[in-house]
Amino acid sequence: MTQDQLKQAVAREAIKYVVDGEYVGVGTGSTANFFIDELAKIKDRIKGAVASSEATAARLRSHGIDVVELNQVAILPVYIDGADEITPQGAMIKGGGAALTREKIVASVADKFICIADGSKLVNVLGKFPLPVEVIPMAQAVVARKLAKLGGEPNLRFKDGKPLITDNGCVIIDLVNLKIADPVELERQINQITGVVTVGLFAARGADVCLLGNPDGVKTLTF
Ligand SMILES: O=C(CO)[C@H](O)[C@H](O)COP(=O)(O)O
Repeated sequence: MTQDQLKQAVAREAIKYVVDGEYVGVGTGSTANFFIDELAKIKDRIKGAVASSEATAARLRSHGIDVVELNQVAILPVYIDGADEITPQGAMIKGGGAALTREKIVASVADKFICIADGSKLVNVLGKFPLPVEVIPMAQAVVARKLAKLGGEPNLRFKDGKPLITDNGCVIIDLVNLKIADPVELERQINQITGVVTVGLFAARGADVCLLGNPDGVKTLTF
C-alpha cells in the first residue's frame, strides 16, 4: 500500500467519529485533505465544519461543506487532524503545514482529538521531525536565541525564497536536532517565551484517539 492509500484508509475510518447534527473541527495537511474528501460524502449529516486554516476552509467549501467561524460554535464534539509525529502516549508534533496555532485553538474546543496518520508517524521519542514554533515577526531573533538555549538549532522557515508567513501573519521557526524527553515540560517552557504564539508540541493536551494506518489495517490507539 502507498502512503496515500494508508492516509485514505485512516480518513475513512475517522468518519465513524463524526457526530451527526453537529459541527466537526477539521485539521490541515494531506491526511486531513483525505478526511475532507470523505466528509463531503456525508455532508448532509453534519451542521458544518470549523477549519484550522485558510487552505482547509477552501477545500471544505469546494465540496459544498458549510464553514463557520470558531466564535460561532459552542460545542465541537470532535477535531480530526493529522500529525507529523505521535508517541504511544498520544503526544504529537504538529505544524509541518504551518497551521499549528489554529489547529491548537480548534482542538482546544473539541471534546475529542482524533489523530489520523500513517504508521510512519509513530515514534517513541519526539524530535526527529523539526519542532515548529510560530512567532511574532519582530521577536524572531530574540525567540531564536532563547530556543537555541533549549538545545535545538532554530531555523526560520522559508517558502518560495521568502520567510513563510502564516495565516496569522507570523513566522515559523523550526527547531532541529532536538530529542524531546519530556514533551509536556518542553511545551510549557516554550510557551513561556515572550514572542512565541504557539509551539507545535501537542502534549499537555494530546490526542484522545489515534487511527494509525498500516499495511495490515487501521490500528486504533486510545489514550
Ligand atoms: O500539523 C499539520 C499541519 O500544520 C499536519 O497535520 C501535519 O503536518 C501532518 O501533515 P500530513 O497529513 O500532510 O502528513
